[in-house]
Amino acid sequence: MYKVLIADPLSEFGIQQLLDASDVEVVRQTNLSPAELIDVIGDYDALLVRSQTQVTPEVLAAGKKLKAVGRAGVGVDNIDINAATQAGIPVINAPDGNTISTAEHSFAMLMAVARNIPQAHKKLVDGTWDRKSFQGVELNNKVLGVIGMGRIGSEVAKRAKAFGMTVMGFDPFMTEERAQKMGVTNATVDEICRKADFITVHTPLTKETRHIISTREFAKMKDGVRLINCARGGIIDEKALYEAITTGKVAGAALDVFEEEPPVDNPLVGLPQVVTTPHLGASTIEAQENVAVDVSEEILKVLRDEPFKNAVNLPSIPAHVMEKVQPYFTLGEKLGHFLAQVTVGSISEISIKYSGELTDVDTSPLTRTVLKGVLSFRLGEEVNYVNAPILAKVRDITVTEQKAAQNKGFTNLLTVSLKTTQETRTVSGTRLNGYGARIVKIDDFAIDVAPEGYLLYIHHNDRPGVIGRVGSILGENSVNIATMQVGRRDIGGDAIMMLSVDKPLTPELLDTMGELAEVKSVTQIEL
Ligand SMILES: NC(=O)c1ccc[n+]([C@@H]2O[C@H](COP(=O)([O-])OP(=O)(O)OC[C@H]3O[C@@H](n4cnc5c(N)ncnc54)[C@H](O)[C@@H]3O)[C@@H](O)[C@H]2O)c1
Ligand SMILES: O=C(O)CC[C@@H](O)C(=O)O
Repeated sequence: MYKVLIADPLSEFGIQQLLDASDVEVVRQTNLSPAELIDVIGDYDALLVRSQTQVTPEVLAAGKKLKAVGRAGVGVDNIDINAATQAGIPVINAPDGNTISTAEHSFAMLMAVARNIPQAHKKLVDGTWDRKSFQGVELNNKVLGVIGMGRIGSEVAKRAKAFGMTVMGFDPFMTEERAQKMGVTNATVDEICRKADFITVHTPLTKETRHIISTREFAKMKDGVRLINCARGGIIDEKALYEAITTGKVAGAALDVFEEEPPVDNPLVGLPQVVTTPHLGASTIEAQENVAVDVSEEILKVLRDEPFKNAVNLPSIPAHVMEKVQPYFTLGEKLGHFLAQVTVGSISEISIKYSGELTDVDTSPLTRTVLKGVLSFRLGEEVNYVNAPILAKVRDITVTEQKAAQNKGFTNLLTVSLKTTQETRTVSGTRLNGYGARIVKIDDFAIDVAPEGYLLYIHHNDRPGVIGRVGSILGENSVNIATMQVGRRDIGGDAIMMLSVDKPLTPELLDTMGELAEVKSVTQIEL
């Protein structure tokens, strides 16, 4: 039974699949102090948060059983990603679920600052009918500069165009083709500063984006410009913004996010030209349901050891790549795990060769599965898709990938070799339509075995009677043989036997089998 701690309030509807899962116990404990969280986290397999709970290196270190941290939202600034990666804990976010809500909030803020809606509302509520102080500006024919043309920035741009605005966008990943398709001018921050009437930021907060709008940028802007930040506090330099507003350069700003949240003694809060909301971009029923559904679904996958896609500390896998490589995840991991069990000596190199239809896809996710398979044999549950490459690197294990069109008659073939201080062993596997994953070659021996359950790998001399003796000993010891495969190079030469059995053999029985005439070695493998 997996225990999941929900430490911030999440939508009940959104977490329903966790509540319904028969293998999951959900505990909701919100408003825990940092010390209380550290105290309880050791009992949990997964931690789910929104933006309030700080997931520090101390929390992660205390979470000895943690297999995942889930963030119901996009930004993961409240989670120490480095510490999570070092600990091999995937950090799962929900990048798509609140896009529309945040884009709509950004647009609502843009309109509010254009027409002074909150200020006018407040004055009327306070009893004054003031029609002079709140003259606004139209959006029609105005220029909007969007810095960060990702999910939210693009949605804001779309809405601005519907309002008759000209949109200039800056994003290091926006191609000219995409800009044209969206009807947006591809511009630099400098060009946006010089030409825009409104500027909205939609980047993450990084070293590069921190204070991307500061004194120098304000100086270049048109008089009367208005700024919107519904992304992260700190993208716009708050001190410089205050200065630019109070000197009259900037006509107004709309802020949903702040350098310190909640803002303490922040002079921007309360300035008559500034519209503020307390980080409400994603605060809609729909967004909260979406992000909780998305993150719950992914957390379940991590807990159940199924492939997952939204880990921020794993390279993201585009859907079209995922579709091609996902069917091979189990095969890759099993081939790695198989080799780790048959190989003697300490591993110095893991080589992976992709052939056939695997040559034309990004196979790096698959390489992670192979590494996980190899390393988990010795390192156990500490290894996962996130930390497998790091764990190989710190152990000075060289990992090489190769692609070869030649595929020995298989439509797809995955070949893994382990080089150790004592030997190099190789196994190849494929996925056969209708039969799933198969091991088709071990070293030089052609074979056909499903990589699952308990397997006995016997290396022997090809002599009459060996197979019978092996079968008899297993029978006498009540070990049922499910399948048996034999491979050899030449008649009377070196041969292998691969048996799948219904239960594991005791060490004594393995020794007895190893002592049989013509048997060179017996290795028990569990896949
Ligand atoms: N206010 C809220 O409640 C709320 C809700 C959701 C998201 N957010 C925040 O909004 C921001 C955008 O979220 P998103 O889902 O659109 O993310 P996204 O990853 O889809 O888009 C971010 C874009 O910023 C671009 N970018 C990165 N560095 C840049 C730079 N130096 N200059 C220009 N562009 C740069 C990236 O290329 C990317 O396209 C994030 O900071 C996120 O945390 C806030
Ligand atoms: O949980 C929230 O409301 C914050 C959401 C937002 O900042 C995000 O990054 O997804």
